[in-house]
Amino acid sequence: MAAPLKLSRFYEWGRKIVGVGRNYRAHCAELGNPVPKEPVLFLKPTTCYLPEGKGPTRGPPGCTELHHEVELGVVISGGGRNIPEDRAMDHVGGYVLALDMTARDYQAIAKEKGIPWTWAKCFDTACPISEFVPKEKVSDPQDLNMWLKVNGEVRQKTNTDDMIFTVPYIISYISKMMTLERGDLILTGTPMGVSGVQPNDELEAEIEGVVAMKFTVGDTL
Ligand SMILES: CC(=O)CC(=O)C(=O)O
Ligand SMILES: [Mg+2]
Repeated sequence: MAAPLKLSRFYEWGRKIVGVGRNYRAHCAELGNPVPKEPVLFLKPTTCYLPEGKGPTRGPPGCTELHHEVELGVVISGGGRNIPEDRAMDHVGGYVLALDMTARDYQAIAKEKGIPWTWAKCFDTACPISEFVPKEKVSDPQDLNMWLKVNGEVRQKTNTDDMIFTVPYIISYISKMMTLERGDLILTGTPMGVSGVQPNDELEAEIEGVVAMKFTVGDTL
């Protein structure tokens, strides 16, 4: 009989990655975007996954502006549709520290043309992730200190209390239109400080007291 699928290896299951954009007040301010009234959602394919230790993150062909976006990732343990906000945390199995790597040059073109962000967000290696953190190790996902350094210099630093939409609100909101499944990952948005990286840069990130990870940047795909 096949071994049961371990939630800690959710990234091998082929479930979806749902990204939330513009979910930090300070990040909206830095990009000059209005604070959204509802979560801004997009999808990344699971071919984006890059577990720590499996090589460098790389931009899509021709990318000249690859940006880091450090984010709290929420791993779904129990699926559902129309999940009420006050039951949403029952559907969380754990967390990862994640990077929503973004080709900002391609995103700017997509925004200008009014077309989807696919080329900007969905390239192979666009979702580096840390080891899985079981839910019990995080007492409050809205009170985590999180940072990212590039070559030792702090670029992003926040507390997750700056999120506009909380983890339970996001789960409930997504599940109104899309069935959430065990093994799905939700990227909850990036704080202020996104910036460009170059081949051979070293990225280091941490949720203080919870989990840390390191990646390097490679050449474009
Ligand atoms: C503008 C973006 O790339 C939105 C996004 O992913 C975010 O985290 O904010
Ligand atoms: Mg993002």
